[in-house]
Amino acid sequence: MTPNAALPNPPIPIIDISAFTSNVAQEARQLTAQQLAKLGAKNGCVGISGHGVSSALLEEAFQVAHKFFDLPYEDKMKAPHPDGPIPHRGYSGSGRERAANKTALETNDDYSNVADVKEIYELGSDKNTLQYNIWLPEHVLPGFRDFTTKLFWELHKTSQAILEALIMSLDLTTEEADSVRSLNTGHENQLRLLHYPAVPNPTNENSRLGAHTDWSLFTLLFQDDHGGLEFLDRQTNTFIPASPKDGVLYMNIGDMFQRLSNEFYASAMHRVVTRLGKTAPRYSIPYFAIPGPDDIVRPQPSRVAVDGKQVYEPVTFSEYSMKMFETINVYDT
Ligand SMILES: O=C(O)CCC(=O)C(=O)O
Ligand SMILES: [Fe+2]
Repeated sequence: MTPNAALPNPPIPIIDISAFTSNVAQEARQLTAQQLAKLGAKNGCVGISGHGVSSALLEEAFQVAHKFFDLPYEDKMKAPHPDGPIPHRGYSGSGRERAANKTALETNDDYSNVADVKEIYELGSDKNTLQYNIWLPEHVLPGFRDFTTKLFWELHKTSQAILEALIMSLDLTTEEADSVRSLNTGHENQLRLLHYPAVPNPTNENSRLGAHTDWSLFTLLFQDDHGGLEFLDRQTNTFIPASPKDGVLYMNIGDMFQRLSNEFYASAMHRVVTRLGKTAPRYSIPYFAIPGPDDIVRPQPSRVAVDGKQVYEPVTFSEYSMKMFETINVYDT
């Protein structure tokens, strides 16, 4: 893509959402929600502090991810991601996904055709029978299932707080707010452990994960301190780094929330790169808030009234994802 060099690159804004993770007066929440709309809508991404996920839990999460990916390949393959798109659970090795195939249809990003070099373990709610979990036998990594399940439900709480802030920022009616809330039951959500192996000889910029948008309502992203995650600034048409910062998670809007907000929030284009000289492995932990397969995601009427036009037709998450599988032949949120 052609960068617009005349415009300066603003850093990714950081918003303290403690008003939504603690009991405070409504006015404090309103201020936070207004900030979120003002700073987060255009690019669909913000850093979030005051999110309430303890540093001890996150430290343990990264330790557990290291332990999992350090297992011999044959052990990891005791919980293999199946070949098809459903269930989107279990372990996949490097080069299996090409997130940027999707982007290739939307932009001419340089990384469009690069296979992603990463390994992934994905899990969700044990109550989800369609997207059922694929666990390792307990003796292979004792405690893994219990810990990741606990982490999954902790992050659901965080996603509920963030969704409240998003709902308030859109100024929805009570009925609309309830319908949007009902899209985040937690049982459809997905937790990913991601490991990007060291790159032996990075030449200049190497892709670790091609530019893409997520299909989710929104995504929470925790990362170690190696960096490389970047979001597209739509005004300057350049990618800006989402630098690791203590106590900060990055939240990006996904395609589903872009649709229901009638494009008030943009689905954030993002990628992971490695820079010259940075060869270290990288670990990250995304958590995707996802509607149920038959939930109808529609632009909220009060937004449509403000905008004077409805940008999208209603769609179910399964219709949307099936269309994506057919066009781009990848399975990714
Ligand atoms: O690893 C990261 O920082 C980003 C991961 C991501 O964008 C994804 O899994 O969709
Ligand atoms: Fe993503």
